[in-house]
Amino acid sequence: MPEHEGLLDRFGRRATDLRISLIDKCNLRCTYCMPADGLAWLPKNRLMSPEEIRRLVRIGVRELGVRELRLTGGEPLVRAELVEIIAAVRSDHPDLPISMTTNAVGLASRAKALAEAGLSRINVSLDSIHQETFAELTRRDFLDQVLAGIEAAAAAGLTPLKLNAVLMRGLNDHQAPDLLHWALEHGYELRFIEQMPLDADHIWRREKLVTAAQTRELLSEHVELGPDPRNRDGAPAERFTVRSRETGEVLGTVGIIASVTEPFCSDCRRTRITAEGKIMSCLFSREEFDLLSHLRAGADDAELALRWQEAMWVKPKAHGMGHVGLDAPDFVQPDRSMSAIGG
Ligand SMILES: Nc1nc2c(ncn2[C@@H]2O[C@H](COP(=O)(O)OP(=O)(O)OP(=O)(O)O)[C@@H](O)[C@H]2O)c(=O)[nH]1
Ligand SMILES: C[S@@+](CC[C@H](N)C(=O)[O-])C[C@H]1O[C@@H](n2cnc3c(N)ncnc32)[C@H](O)[C@@H]1O
Ligand code: SF4
Ligand code: SF4
Repeated sequence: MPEHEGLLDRFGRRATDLRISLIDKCNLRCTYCMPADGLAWLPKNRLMSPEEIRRLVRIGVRELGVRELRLTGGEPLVRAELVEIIAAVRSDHPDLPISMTTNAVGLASRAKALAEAGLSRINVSLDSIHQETFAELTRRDFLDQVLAGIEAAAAAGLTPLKLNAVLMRGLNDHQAPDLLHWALEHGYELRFIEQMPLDADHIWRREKLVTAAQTRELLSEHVELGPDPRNRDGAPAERFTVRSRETGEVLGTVGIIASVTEPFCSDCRRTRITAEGKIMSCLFSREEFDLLSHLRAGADDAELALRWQEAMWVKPKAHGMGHVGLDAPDFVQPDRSMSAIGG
């Protein structure tokens, strides 16, 4: 039995932020994540059931110091029992922040039910508000549905509502100021994300990356970015205050998630469970610990907690290795795409 409490690792980091993938399937095919065709889905009997998810969250919160839950995927809205899962977790943990990261396809008709079941807030992936660019990046023509979903989520109180945009050179990078103005006008918190090597096609190239520094430059041609006074507190996004260049008026904030060029691994507080119940201590871990098979074999809560602790103890220092560097010669891209890990 590890002698420490909670989900501690060898480098002194403690994971308190649990990210659970509800399903590996998705109804979009973003170029930086999934292939155009193919990618076999997990059969239903290999997905964690609502009761299994509920039990693991209970162990995380009650035994291991988990303080926040994020539901992700694949696309969590594709999981038929989504409302049931949220309601079950909420009934066990009335005060737990439960958020969801989603592409918002089909959200318009479900936002209210999700909020009523106990979801606290959502983050929506939105790379462009231009129909053609959106369709090119996601390989699906669903922009209208996504915008309707965002509006419904805000109306249902799933706030603060954050937007995630991955910038791709020559595709949507020139639209970054446009997207920012749109987000500010609507009161959403936009974050620009550096693309990581997690795409199924393995086409990521460091030279093509739109870096955080380049994003700041792009935005600074239109607005003034200043430091945000709030404590970052381990969050991946560095926040900036956005002011009008003409009047100096504060328009809102923008975040930049610089996973490649300004990594935040030394302050990482994440523990992940994939849709088929494997613990991934790091997004880029090559070792996966199969918690679900122990659960299905009859392990009790204490044993499952111990396995989880063991998996987290050996969490790599950064980027799945002993050092940071998604462009380092010894970095090995995981076999799984972001959709199959649970982003
Ligand atoms: N390096 C790294 N990047 C991550 C990790 N998890 C998510 N990301 C990136 O951060 C982006 C935003 O993730 P979200 O799921 O919206 O969550 P978040 O920004 O951590 O959470 P909040 O700000 O609390 O809402 C994702 O699109 C990924 O590109 C991680 O564990 N490591
Ligand atoms: C894998 S998705 C899962 C949830 C949902 N389908 C969505 O898109 O929000 C979670 C997040 O990962 C991000 N993502 C996917 N592939 C990425 C990559 N190669 N680099 C950086 N972020 C990536 C997406 O932009 C999204 O914000
Ligand atoms: S980023 Fe999200 S929406 Fe896009 S393909 Fe991956 S899982 Fe689907
Ligand atoms: S790459 Fe790994 S260690 Fe770094 S922030 Fe992401 S999950 Fe944490």
